[in-house]
Amino acid sequence: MGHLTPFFRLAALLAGNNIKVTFITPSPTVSLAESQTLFRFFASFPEINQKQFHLLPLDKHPSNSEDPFYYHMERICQSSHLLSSLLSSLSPPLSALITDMSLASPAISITQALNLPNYVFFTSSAKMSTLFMSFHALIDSEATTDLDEIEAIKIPGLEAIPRSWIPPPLLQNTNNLLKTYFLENGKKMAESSGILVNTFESIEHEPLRKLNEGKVIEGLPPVIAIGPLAPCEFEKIQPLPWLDEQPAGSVVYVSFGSRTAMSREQLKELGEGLAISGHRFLWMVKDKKVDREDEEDLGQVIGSGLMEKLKEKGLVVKYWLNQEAILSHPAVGGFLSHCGWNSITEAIWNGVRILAWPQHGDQKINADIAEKIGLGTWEKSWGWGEETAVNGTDIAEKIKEMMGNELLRHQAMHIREEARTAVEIGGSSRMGPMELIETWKKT
Ligand SMILES: O=c1ccn([C@@H]2O[C@H](COP(=O)(O)OP(=O)(O)O[C@H]3O[C@H](CO)[C@@H](O)[C@H](O)[C@H]3O)[C@@H](O)[C@H]2O)c(=O)[nH]1
Repeated sequence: MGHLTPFFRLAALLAGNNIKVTFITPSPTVSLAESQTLFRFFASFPEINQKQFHLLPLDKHPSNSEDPFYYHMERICQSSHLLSSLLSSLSPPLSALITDMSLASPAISITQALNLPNYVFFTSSAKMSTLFMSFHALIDSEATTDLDEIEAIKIPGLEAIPRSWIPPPLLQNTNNLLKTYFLENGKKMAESSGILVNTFESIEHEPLRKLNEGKVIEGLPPVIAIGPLAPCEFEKIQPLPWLDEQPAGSVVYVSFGSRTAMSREQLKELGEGLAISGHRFLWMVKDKKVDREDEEDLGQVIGSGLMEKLKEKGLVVKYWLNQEAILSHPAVGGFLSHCGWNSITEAIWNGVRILAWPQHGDQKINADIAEKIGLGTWEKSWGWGEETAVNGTDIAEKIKEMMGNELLRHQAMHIREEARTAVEIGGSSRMGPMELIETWKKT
């Protein structure tokens, strides 16, 4: 969902500007959230053409990853040669393809053969994209023989990224799926026609500037800020009777995105923390990475005693809620978040302050941005999810600090205004997409 959501928002933006959009979705999907959201998306945008990309089966579990989302990514990459005939069969013929960054390498090779412009959409921060696009050079350099020795990664012109913020699989000396994809796709980005990023100038001025000055990697195509992409109307629909009864700004929303499941031990500590904090809260519990496998009820997952305690001040759910409907609700005053990039841009869009608790991947780099721009606080000693179990009392303390921090609340509202200005007519994130649209219309 972290990739699908920004893609359908971009598709909606293009369709709204009289571009004929075909949206290619891999079939089958991994999660129920994906298939249900796609259904609602196509129902809301009948003018957008849906094409299913039927994936080939994989004989056996071929990678060293147990993660169903990585397994799926592998299946998509191994089926990617079939994209060529799918793209050629579309009518009217395509003017351009926009590809997810995790498919940059195979997709760019295909579109080069078809002589078709290929733009890559990077769904995380511009800062993360600097690591993505320069990591292969670091690995190739003769100076880097042992990744255990790396203390920080220095990207030209930018502040160094400390070792502890780098996704741990990238620092393993042995190969793994994330590292292989990171290297292959990151390297291929330079051959794309342009790189679109769901960010905006006032929060990521420096990485955007360095990327476009050729300081990070020479010979990159234009890197175009297009965010924050506005949520679609169908995302705002969600009956929230409990939330409607809470005072303005009083509720802490707790969610770790669409693919992060915490250990049972950590879930219990988090529950205790919420209870001790004394604040109202809306907690979206995830017990399994993939929602289809999330079968046990809340009593089994966090215990009926704790559930009873939590009912006093909060609402705990274990099903998909439209995050946009929650973050835009006046009762929500803070967000305990894993810092998936969409969660950050959605918090910005709605002016909601953040308590950052990065779990994996790009999330520490994103948490740093949230902290630096004054949107949130980040307790770095909590480490990655699963690294150490953070205890409930500490969680409660940090929630109280965030909810009591008026400066953060004001800053979040200020960043919200900047974000909305960026995507208005004449705004810094409006010009790039409009120029592209004009180019495509001419061809
Ligand atoms: O109950 C839920 C949970 C999530 N969401 C939405 O799902 C998306 C989740 O995206 P994100 O916040 O970015 O988190 P992940 O699902 O974890 O996203 C993956 O993709 C992101 C973009 O590349 C990365 O930044 C993350 O680290 C990676 O885990 C957002 O649009 C949320 O609004 C809901 O609507 N309801």
